[in-house]
Amino acid sequence: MSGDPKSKPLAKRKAKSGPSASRKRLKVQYTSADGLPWKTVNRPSDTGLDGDDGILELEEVENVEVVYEDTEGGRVTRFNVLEPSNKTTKVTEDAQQEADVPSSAGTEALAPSVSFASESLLPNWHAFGLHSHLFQVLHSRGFTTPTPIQAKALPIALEGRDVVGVAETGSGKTLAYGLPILHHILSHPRPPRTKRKLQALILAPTRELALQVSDHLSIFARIIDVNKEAQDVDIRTNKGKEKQQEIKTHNAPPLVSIAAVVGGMSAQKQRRILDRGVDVLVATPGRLWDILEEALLDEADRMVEAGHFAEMDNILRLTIRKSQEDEIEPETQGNSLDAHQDAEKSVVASVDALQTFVFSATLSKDLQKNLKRLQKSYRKKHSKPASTLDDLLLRLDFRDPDPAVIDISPEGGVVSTLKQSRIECLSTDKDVYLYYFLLRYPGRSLVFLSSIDGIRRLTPLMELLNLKAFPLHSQMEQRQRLKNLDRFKATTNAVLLATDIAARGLDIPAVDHVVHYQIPRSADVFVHRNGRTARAMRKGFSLLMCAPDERRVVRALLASLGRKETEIPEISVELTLLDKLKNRVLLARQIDSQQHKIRKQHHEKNWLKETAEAMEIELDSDILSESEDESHPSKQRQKKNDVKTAVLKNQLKELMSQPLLSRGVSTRYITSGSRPIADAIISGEVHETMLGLKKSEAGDDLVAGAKPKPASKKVHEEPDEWHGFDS
Ligand SMILES: Nc1ncnc2c1ncn2[C@@H]1O[C@H](COP(=O)(O)OP(=O)(O)OP(=O)(O)O)[C@@H](O)[C@H]1O
Repeated sequence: MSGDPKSKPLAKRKAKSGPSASRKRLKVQYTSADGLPWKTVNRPSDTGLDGDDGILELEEVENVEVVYEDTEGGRVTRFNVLEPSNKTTKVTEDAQQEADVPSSAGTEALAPSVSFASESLLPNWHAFGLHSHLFQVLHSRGFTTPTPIQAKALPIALEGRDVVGVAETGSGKTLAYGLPILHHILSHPRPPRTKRKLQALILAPTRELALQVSDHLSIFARIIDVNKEAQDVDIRTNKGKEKQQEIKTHNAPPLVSIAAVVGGMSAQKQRRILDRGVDVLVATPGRLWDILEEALLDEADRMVEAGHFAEMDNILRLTIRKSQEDEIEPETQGNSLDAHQDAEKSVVASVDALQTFVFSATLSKDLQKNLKRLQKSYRKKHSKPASTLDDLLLRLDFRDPDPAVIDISPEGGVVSTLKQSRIECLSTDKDVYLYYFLLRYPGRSLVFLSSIDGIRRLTPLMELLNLKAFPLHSQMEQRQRLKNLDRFKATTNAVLLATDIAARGLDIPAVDHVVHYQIPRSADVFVHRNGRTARAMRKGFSLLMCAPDERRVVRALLASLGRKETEIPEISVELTLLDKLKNRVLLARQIDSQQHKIRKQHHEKNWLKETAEAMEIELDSDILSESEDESHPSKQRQKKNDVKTAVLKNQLKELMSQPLLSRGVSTRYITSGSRPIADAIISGEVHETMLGLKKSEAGDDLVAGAKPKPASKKVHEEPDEWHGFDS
């Protein structure tokens, strides 16, 4: 049973039956090869089969006997799965990894047999009574103490109750719901030799977040190599991150199989993984829906046959959609239902019991107080799909008569380690202010724009100004999106120009600054955008750029968070330097529009040729010669353009090579008698680009804002005092 290599099969299958097969005991009989317990095999790199050369999976199956039976309807093929002769036969690691048929003891057989001394090694976690494997991973990652939301949510979730958790950005919400899910699965080993059944569905609003959650939980799903583990990892630093990656996971199959189903990646491959059986599925609603819909239409029989019906029913009930709900990517959505947008929601499901978790950094207080009552009145009144997290909560069918609501979010959504600031400027000056900010405060800056066009315009501009800028928006290919995110993570001094697809949940190590180049469209988005910095009690900074026509919206937005615009201090700007930067930006803009013109001309010419070819039309010789004849004016025009661009580029180069001197500093002053500045340069106290200015952090240059009113007595639980991880 092997595929024909010439036809580039999607999967190659190889049955290992052999002469001894018939001596073994019959276990199950299948009528179709598709139902067999196929196992994925690693493609050996030395054969050149490890690329995506048309073969997506290589699979094999063992202990199968193929028998042919003559029936009234003709000859039929049956596949007998036989009991292996030696029950202790070691199943290969890779085969087991994706295996539908596990070793006889199910999940538990693969778990570390030794119990973990959590009382002495993880005293702060011990009382939660998590599965020993989870303790082991927490220890190996250096997660010595649960975060406040974890400490509050875990005991309730582990009791089997539904939890709605609200806590600040970057405070470890993923594990607050992830650990109970993993604990549940690890503690309920599936019966021997059964396929993994979907036990939890986690919905995330964007592809990047779904992949991040799946990666994060996968670390906890794999056996770790205790001998190679790196101890006491400090997750607050990049160094710690590197160390984390050093922690070796064992090559053994995962104890819990976690798969991500997101748009922009091979749907076929994702479907196959699902068919093979996973324990936890992390999905964006759009792709999940596509797969479900297709499964329902095309493979209804198979889904029922495979025993998926109950899960399907559960999923469908959870992903109720009236019309086409695509993946929630803020800049592309219309008024369609976006109820999942704010939440990471996970569900541990069995046929009768369904546990629901909803976690977010933002959730309306009204709802938290009166969830059940509001749900009732909502059901009576509403029939239309709703569009916020609040609506999602109202529509969810919590099985728990009294879901626990834990709110330890800070007042007004402001994380205590976040310094906020604003700049008031004309829309047309935003580029210059942004450039100033990025030069003045080097670091990792995430710049949010509301429009894709804005990103397309700014990216080349930033590049011309020698800044490392990476775009991220929903009209980019998924591969490129992930690549740019990785590049941004890997570069200490870089800019990510993103739409709100990067606003929620992304856990990028050490983002120094968040810049709202265009104002967010809601208070929630403002809180989530800010939450990409100042995570886990690290320092962070955010800058809101506000044009005169945006002020009204900003005021309303802040008012809904119980804050005033004037409470957010302005950042001081060296105006002399700003002027100098203006010239650079103007030149860069001219170059860009020049290049744009050339690109447009090329594009038009190519389009004409290609269209003519496709339509088998002979182009007029005049038109053809226009593009090919050296002496023709259009060629000359192009040459002229090229020259103009080159001149402008030279001018910009020249301008950029001149030092940026702040007021009162002259070149002579630096090079000749100026002891203090020369000393300061050597000692690194002076800003390396903007001479005459002291090196400072953005948070040091704030002009005092109005004092906020003393916070009113909080209606929700006060957070425990938290000083970040490992403090
Ligand atoms: N108990 C812990 N000790 C140390 N680090 C932890 C702990 N729990 C989580 N972390 C780490 O903290 C970081 C932030 O966690 P996570 O992404 O879950 O935050 P979040 O609350 O979901 O944020 P957001 O609201 O932005 O989605 C992650 O890098 C995670 O690995």
